[in-house]
Amino acid sequence: MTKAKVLIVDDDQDIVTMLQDRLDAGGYKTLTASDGQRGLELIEQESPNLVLLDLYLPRLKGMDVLKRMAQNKQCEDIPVIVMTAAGTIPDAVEAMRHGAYDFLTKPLEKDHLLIVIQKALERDSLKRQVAALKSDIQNRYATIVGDSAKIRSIIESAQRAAKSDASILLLGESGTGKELFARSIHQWSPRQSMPMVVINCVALTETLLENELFGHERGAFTSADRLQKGKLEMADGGTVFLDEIGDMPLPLQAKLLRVLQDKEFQRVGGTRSISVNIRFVAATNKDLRQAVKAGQFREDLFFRLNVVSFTLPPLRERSEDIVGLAEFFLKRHAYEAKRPGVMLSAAARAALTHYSWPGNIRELDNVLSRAVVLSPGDVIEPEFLGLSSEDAGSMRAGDPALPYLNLTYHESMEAHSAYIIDRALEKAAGNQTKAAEFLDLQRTYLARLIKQRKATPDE
Ligand SMILES: Nc1ncnc2c1ncn2[C@@H]1O[C@H](COP(=O)(O)OP(=O)(O)OP(=O)(O)O)[C@@H](O)[C@H]1O
Repeated sequence: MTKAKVLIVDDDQDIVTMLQDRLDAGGYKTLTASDGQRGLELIEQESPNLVLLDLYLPRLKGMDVLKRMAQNKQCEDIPVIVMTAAGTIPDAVEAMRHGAYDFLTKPLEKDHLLIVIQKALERDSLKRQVAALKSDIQNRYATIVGDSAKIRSIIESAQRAAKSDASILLLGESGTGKELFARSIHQWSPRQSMPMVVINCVALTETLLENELFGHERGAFTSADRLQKGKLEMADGGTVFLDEIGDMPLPLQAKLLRVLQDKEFQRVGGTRSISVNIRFVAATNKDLRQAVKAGQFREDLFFRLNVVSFTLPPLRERSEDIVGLAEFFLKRHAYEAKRPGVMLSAAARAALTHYSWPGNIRELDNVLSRAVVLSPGDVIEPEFLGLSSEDAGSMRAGDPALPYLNLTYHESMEAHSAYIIDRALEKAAGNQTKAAEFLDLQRTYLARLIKQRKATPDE
């Protein structure tokens, strides 16, 4: 590992020598400056990992060095530890107001010095990691591929709506990009630096969902041996995304309504009201108006959630976007599979464009993911897309027409399971309940399988 570079800025040569000795012995590389002006020059030229800064310096005072650093993007994040005599602690506190990370009082105590430096560097490294992860997530969700007039106009309106705190309801078939839009709305909103919390309303039992939303107090039930905060509390200041809201049980709908109306709730087993500042985005592939009529969804909650709503079109209604999306997924999967040269043949593009995509963009993503794994050559031909319904007849284990023999057991099982689910969804015109019936599965189990497939390429 490269040594961290520490700049010592002090006009007292004895202190500089003592610090240099200690830091060299502690495994650091040192640079030194004996006045503020020179210190600032070295900060700008050498970008040290950390600065030890005396406050009383000739040419430019320590406090001014800090102020100048704060104005320079290149060095505003470099951690600075100021050194001061015991009698001048108010100055050190003032320095921390101007961005110093910590202060040390002279005479410097060796172990303390090294610990403070180590902690400052650790914090700096964590800050960088968080920033890198954040930009990774932002990039992943910043890309909404699509040039069709339909999707462009939804993006524009959603960007406008994102600026307000209005609740947003996202409608559309499964796999049309509702979650992607929910994440983008959070990113476009003034809340983007706060958390976005996702709650899947279908995957859990009513009790577990209640617990997940509201948390519980210690002793709320037998196994509740400590207080646990719920996701609404964790999202305070940010956005809550309620996925599959149409599947939320009625009693919980009433409790959620209260949060939307009063911005407060109680933890399970609690009596104290907890206030939260949350923006809600909800999504469903159900017809909520129909669910209201059928008494399965509260009308008052529907109105609260439906302040602004967007219906994401099925992929078959925006076929001009198919090739662009396919290229986008191909690039991602080719990179992950370390097959950078893979491309689609003209016939494969045509097959993709003519297919009806009952599983929408998620299905397209899965088709490309599978094709990258299965295609023996760099040019993907239509047979590796597994799209036509004739193929369904030949999908028998051991059939030599199937290219599974190149795969491991788990890859084959996954590819086959994805194939079966896609075919069932196709037969059921995208309706998960019907598809589950065809497959003789519980609908919630099928939903989980679909979610798992959705999660895999992202991990
Ligand atoms: N316009 C788009 N550009 C790029 N990727 C997209 C786009 N729309 C959707 N995707 C990707 O397709 C997959 C499915 O999208 P998403 O999970 O947002 O759909 P959904 O409507 O929430 O599905 P479900 O109702 O089943 O939860 C995700 O991997 C998502 O990133």
